Amino acid sequence: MSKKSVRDVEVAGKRVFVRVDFNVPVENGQITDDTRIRETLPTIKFLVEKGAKVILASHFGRPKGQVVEELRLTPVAAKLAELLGQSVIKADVSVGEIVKAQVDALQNGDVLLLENVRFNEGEEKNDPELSKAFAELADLFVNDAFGAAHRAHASTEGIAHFIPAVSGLLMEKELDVLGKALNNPERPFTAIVGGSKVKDKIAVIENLLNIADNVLIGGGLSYTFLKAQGHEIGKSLVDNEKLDLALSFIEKAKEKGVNFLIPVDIVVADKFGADANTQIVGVDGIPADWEGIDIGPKTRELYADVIAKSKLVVWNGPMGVFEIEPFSHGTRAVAQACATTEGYTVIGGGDSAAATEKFHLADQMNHMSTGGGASLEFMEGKALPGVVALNDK
Ligand SMILES: Nc1ncnc2c1ncn2[C@@H]1O[C@H](COP(=O)(O)OP(=O)(O)O)[C@@H](O)[C@H]1O
Ligand SMILES: O=C(OP(=O)(O)O)[C@H](O)COP(=O)(O)O
Repeated sequence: MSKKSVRDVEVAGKRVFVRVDFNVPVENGQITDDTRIRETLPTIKFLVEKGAKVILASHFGRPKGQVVEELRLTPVAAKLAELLGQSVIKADVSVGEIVKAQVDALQNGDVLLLENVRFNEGEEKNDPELSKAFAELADLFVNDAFGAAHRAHASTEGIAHFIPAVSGLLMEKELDVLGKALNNPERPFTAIVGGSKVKDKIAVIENLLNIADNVLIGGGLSYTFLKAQGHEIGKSLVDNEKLDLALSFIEKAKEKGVNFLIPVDIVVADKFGADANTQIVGVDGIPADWEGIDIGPKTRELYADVIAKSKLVVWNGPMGVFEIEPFSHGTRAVAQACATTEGYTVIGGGDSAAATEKFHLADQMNHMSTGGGASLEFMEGKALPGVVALNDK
């Protein structure tokens, strides 16, 4: 059922509690990627222009209910003010009398950023008392934190039980794009799954077999499939508990007529580092004490060809250890193929997005999702609690 959005409600003069995902990467106090902040600007500007009193709330890192000085949102407030082109009032806490007074002082169009909501013990416990305290600050709840929509926390889910609750424009865009991609996909639809989180990704592959025409496997996931087929994989990453499941996916793909591709050649290394010795081998040639670290040139070509012919491509997880240059060619080839295909491309997952940025190809993709875990859970077909709690249209 579709959810009400911020466009469907009256916001002028209202106090609006907007949950955003400002969980951005920071090194030495500097924000190294401000994508998640930039992506919320349409919602914030929409509310400012309509004359709402905007109260922003976000988590930042995992402080586990304690105040952690390095996890204050102060650098985020400065970055937001710069990107928004207007001043942002920064609160030192996220609930209580001081915040109430700050909210009472807001004029229409003002923006207040609350402190990290995870400094409160009740946030991750979805404590109704905390949800109520957040709700008392506002007349309306807007959830724009797609990246945290898979979390049922006080500021993402609990608050929606106390005041009217609608989606923000980023949330709406993410759900629309991912929903269209998965519910009524343009065909051929190619799903590319790589990375190292074998357990997490296996569940996604199962759902993809029901909807995709081509499933391309790469990265650390590949070796569980190769081993399941009886190949020697040396010291490569593997999940020995998922071998039977992996084999059943290959069978299921055959039954369903899904073109399920596993690497046909591999870059192997004798150790994990830029100074490793490497070789390109076939799937039966992995030496016992070497590990698979990237897809090989034949696989790159094969995958690029499938991507070029696709109408829709959803990519989650790098093809190899792209952070180390000699092992980045597979991921680069897939990113390049996604950048040049005429099909619609959706990139989900922090590392695939980071790789795409690194290769300066991000602006050639159709949709870079702001959610890693959230987009995966969505692709698995799971309901996202932060969305379920919003008011239906
Ligand atoms: N063959 C491999 N062996 C070990 N690690 C790999 C391999 N291929 C890719 N990786 C690693 O997987 C990580 C990304 O995995 P993951 O978190 O599952 O992806 P994402 O964040 O895109 O969902 C990267 O750090 C990459 O170096
Ligand atoms: O960065 C996030 O996760 P992601 O890297 O899976 O997208 C989200 O902000 C959620 O954070 P959490 O996994 O600490 O709940």
